[in-house]
Amino acid sequence: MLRDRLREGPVWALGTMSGTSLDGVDAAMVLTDGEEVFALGDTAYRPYSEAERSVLRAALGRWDGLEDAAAVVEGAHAELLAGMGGAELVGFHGQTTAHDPGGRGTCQIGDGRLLAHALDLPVVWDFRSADVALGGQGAPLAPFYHHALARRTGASAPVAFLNLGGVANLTWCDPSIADPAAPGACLAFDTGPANAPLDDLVAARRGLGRDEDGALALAGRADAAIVARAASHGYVARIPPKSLDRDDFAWALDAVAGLGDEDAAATLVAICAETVSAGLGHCPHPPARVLVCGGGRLNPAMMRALARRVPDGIEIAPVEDIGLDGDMIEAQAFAFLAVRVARGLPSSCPGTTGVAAAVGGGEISHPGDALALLEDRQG
Ligand SMILES: Nc1ncnc2c1ncn2[C@@H]1O[C@H](COP(=O)(O)OP(=O)(O)OP(=O)(O)O)[C@@H](O)[C@H]1O
Ligand SMILES: CC(=O)N[C@H]1[C@@H]2OC[C@@H](O2)[C@@H](O)[C@@H]1O[C@H](C)C(=O)O
Repeated sequence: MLRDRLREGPVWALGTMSGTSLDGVDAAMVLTDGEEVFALGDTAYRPYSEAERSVLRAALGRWDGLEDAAAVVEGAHAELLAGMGGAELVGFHGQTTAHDPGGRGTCQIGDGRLLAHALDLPVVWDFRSADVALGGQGAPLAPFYHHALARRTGASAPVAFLNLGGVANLTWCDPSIADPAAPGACLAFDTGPANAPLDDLVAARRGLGRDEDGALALAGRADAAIVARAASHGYVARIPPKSLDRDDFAWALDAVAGLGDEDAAATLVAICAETVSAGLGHCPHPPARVLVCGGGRLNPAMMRALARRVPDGIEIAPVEDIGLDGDMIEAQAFAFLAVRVARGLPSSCPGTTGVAAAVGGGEISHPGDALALLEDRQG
């Protein structure tokens, strides 16, 4: 029984993330008891094919009629995870198609019951709904894992983690407080856009998936008036907790429509850096160092813009500087959170999502649970 195994000590959990960039599925193994990270294990990645990506792209912003997109997500995860042995539990984030915590809720597609059946393992999924139902933002959820990583490195002073995915999210955490859900241990929120508008710009203008190594942005000059407009957007000044949907800053794309490709890219990069810098102002104390994960850390234009725009005395460094794999932090986070949920520990708290009290979100499905669903689907 999983419950008995979890009582005995740490287990190997397999976490997955299919992020807002729609590039593919990340998977990573973590040996953990949901409180401490004992070891980091194998990782794997499966890109979505062009055809799959266009199905997922069409699903963005939608709350229903998502069967085809869900099948793409379920199929890609089953294929990737089937090749990874040794896990006792899976944390399955799924793919966010729409996020409106103050309104319609939050929507992640991919059915964990089917994955439990395909892998013959218990699967924790639907991590965000319970938090939203209790008045939280449902995001970001990686902060408790960031806190565990900060403790693992032996840090005693506050540490900041910045994820530059489609959207940017910042975690400030105090590793001297053992319980991540305790008051003062974690403050986290989405700062603004990261790669999503830039990816959309180069897709529309150049037919490319991304601004490889920031080549376009490095050749351009940011439009100061547009950057200032983004920095004065109501979201940026709003006191956290707060979270964004992938396309909440899509208006920035319209704002750069009159600029050449290079200047438009440089402007979108500067908007990311400026809104992160403003976000740092919401932290209880300025951190000495911001550890960056997510694909944006591989874009030198973004890293330089950040280094230039954050307040003096704050160093910007990739998480590789402390021996971590910046592509896998989110997948590892959902392995860690799966164990927390299975142990009945919270996965979010007022400081991370604004939920009224610490809550453990997530449904646990076991291999047999899919039988009724499969019979239903077969008609
Ligand atoms: N070499 C590179 N040069 C420029 N940009 C890059 C490079 N490598 C990755 N990226 C950017 O990183 C993005 C992918 O980042 P990541 O996988 O962290 O996002 P995600 O997990 O899908 O998003 P989120 O964290 O918002 O859910 C790509 O879409 C691209 O914009
Ligand atoms: C609703 C949703 O899926 N949000 C994502 C998205 O991508 C980055 C940022 O916005 C963050 O809030 C979150 O993902 C990470 C994994 C999180 O929950 O920590």
